[in-house]
Amino acid sequence: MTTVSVSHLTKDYSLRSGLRRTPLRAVDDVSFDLLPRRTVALVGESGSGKSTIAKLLTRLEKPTSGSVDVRLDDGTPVLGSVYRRQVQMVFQDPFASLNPFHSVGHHLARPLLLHQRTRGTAQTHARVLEMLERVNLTPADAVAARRPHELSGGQRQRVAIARALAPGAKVLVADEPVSMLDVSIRLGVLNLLARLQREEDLAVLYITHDLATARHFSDEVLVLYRGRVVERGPADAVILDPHHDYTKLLAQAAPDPERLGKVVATEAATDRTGIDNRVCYDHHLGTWTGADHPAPVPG
Ligand SMILES: Nc1ncnc2c1ncn2[C@@H]1O[C@H](COP(=O)(O)OP(=O)(O)OP(=O)(O)O)[C@@H](O)[C@H]1O
Repeated sequence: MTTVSVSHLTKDYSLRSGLRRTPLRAVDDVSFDLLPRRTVALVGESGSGKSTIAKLLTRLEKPTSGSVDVRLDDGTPVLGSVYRRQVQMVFQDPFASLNPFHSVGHHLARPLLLHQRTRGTAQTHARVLEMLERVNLTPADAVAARRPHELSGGQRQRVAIARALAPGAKVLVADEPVSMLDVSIRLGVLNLLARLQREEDLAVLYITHDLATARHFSDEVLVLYRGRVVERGPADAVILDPHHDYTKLLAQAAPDPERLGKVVATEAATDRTGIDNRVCYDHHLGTWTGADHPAPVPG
């Protein structure tokens, strides 16, 4: 299993205005740990530094100071290509993150081959179908042949999740993974992430504006304000009994957490049966496919 220690992470950018350059501290002395099967939620308003932390974790950016230390159970540091394989990101925009010219199958086969998870066409194709079934995109062979624009937003995000897992991810950085999806399908995608987390022992960083889902899908919440963590603790404590004025403001602006909590709990209970809680009728495939829309009400 894999653990991440983020220690005193700081990132400065330099903003150009005319001939002058103004320094901007986007992330300021942030520390936290990500553990297998645990989720840390990073909440904060736009510009508070959430995505910069995601980029630092996935090595898309280098820190100005501080460190991101990833290790296996026995203390071996995770470096180089193993780091790139194990630390994966799910992006906010499922429309922009998939290449419209390539099939769904290609999107999944590429990381499998690149990270040498499979060998040869037959084994790769079989694994692609298996990955699609795991994210409830069935019939998998028909989905694999499609291009991203032939899928709904929720289905595309499922492909993006499967693609992140394909190389053998152990740490998932989910940057607003459902904020661009229709409200009615968000819980299905979050429940899918929660199930995959249990099955794969994933450590998850869940970046969101949404306090209700942060509460129900995470163990610890970090509240970020202008790059600094201003409040942190167990999810229930931070969101139901906030101490910092900024967290209180965020909580006041959020929809009623008790009401949303009940909705989430119902969805999660259904998910525990092992059958995904949502299905939809796919007119292209001519069949019911998983977990994007509310199940039809009988009668
Ligand atoms: N490459 C960059 N160059 C300069 N400034 C940047 C760069 N990336 C981010 N910033 C600045 O750093 C600050 C933090 O941005 P960041 O994208 O991390 O915030 P965020 O909390 O993720 O916001 P959002 O929720 O809108 O995505 C912002 O002021 C942003 O303008």
